[in-house]
Amino acid sequence: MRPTTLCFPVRPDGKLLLGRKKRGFGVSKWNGFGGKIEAGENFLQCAVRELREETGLIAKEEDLELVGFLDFHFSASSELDHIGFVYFLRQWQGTVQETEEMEPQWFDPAALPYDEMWKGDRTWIPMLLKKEKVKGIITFAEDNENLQHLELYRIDNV
Ligand SMILES: Nc1ncnc2c1[nH]c(=O)n2[C@H]1C[C@H](O)[C@@H](COP(=O)(O)OP(=O)(O)OP(=O)(O)O)O1
Repeated sequence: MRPTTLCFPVRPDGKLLLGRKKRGFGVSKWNGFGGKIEAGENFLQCAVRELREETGLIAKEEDLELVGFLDFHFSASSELDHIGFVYFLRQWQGTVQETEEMEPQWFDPAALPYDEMWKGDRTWIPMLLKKEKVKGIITFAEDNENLQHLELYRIDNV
């Protein structure tokens, strides 16, 4: 699978924008915004494009803060394996819109809907919320849902 980006817009009051995925792999999970890199794109361009497609928000590349680098493995479906560059975004233009792909909603960081998110998220997102940067390998079990193994490190720079 191609590399991916995952972006979390953060409001001045600390609330995070998540989107409930409306179709495809991971449908109905709350997630950051992102997806697979397209031919000829770099990661920042991918993050800006995916955010626009999924929320209507317009970001500048220089406003994307790289906070994580994660290697996602699916033990029974290696075609789903991907690396993900994770960004926080604190400034943008435009207003949030529901799109074909995502139903967006702002969440208090202390009350993220982890039960309806990817299973690794409840471990690495709190690290980011503590202003830590994170690198790691997240391995999903054969059901592509539960965790088989989690290896996460705090790092100074991604
Ligand atoms: N938090 C988390 N943990 C593990 N895996 C993921 C996440 N968030 C994610 O988005 N993902 C996975 C789910 C998918 O395998 C990829 C993202 O790809 P996708 O959303 O399908 O990418 P698009 O390029 O938007 O694809 P189309 O839907 O347009 O085909 O990461």
